[in-house]
Amino acid sequence: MSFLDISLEEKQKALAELRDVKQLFADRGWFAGTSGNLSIRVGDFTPEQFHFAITASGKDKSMQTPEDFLFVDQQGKPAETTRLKPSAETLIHCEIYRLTGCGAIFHVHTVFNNLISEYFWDRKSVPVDGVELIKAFNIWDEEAHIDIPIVSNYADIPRIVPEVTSAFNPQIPGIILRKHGIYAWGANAFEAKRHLEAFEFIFEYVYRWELLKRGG
Ligand SMILES: CSCCC(=O)C(=O)COP(=O)(O)O
Ligand SMILES: [Zn+2]
Repeated sequence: MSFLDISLEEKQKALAELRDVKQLFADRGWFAGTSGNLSIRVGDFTPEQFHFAITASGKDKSMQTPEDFLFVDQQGKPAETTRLKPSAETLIHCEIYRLTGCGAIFHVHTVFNNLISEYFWDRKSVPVDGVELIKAFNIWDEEAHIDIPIVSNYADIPRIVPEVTSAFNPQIPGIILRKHGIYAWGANAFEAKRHLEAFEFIFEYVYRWELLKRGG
């Protein structure tokens, strides 16, 4: 499906959803210093061809302007004529869509996701035991154990892509970049938001539990 075949209505719906999520996360302080990026996929999906709307690079994401988003293709190239630059991390979105066929991907930098990524860097994953919010990932086992993958944070984004490919676990809808932030995804914006919120809750819980175990 070419970008032109995707209805205007679907494109506008994606942009409206991105605007709402961006405002909500901004109000939570989740876009410190222009960090973070958000995307929603539109149109049909094959791993070889897809399109998505993504935040423009370097913007103050706590502000709403007419130039906050643009549409790109599966290679991260603008799908329309625009002077906007897609997020510097667009290739990570491309790879997550390619691997999952998901509908939305949200990336935020928080103090807890940064701290926890460094604390567990040696094991390349954050272990989580029996926290109720694991159910937000549709994992319903009692006292479930999960490992949330952590990958390197290279300055050269294309170098991160194969790490995402290797670390990807279809059961866990998120990947942490070391001392950088979390990428969470879902079938749609509602699910990606639920997953992101669950990850952030879990990171704070694990961080505080580690402190408590040390008598802190
Ligand atoms: C200022 S934070 C460094 C870049 C980053 O990690 C990020 O999430 C925002 O980059 P973008 O190009 O999407 O604005
Ligand atoms: Zn980032």
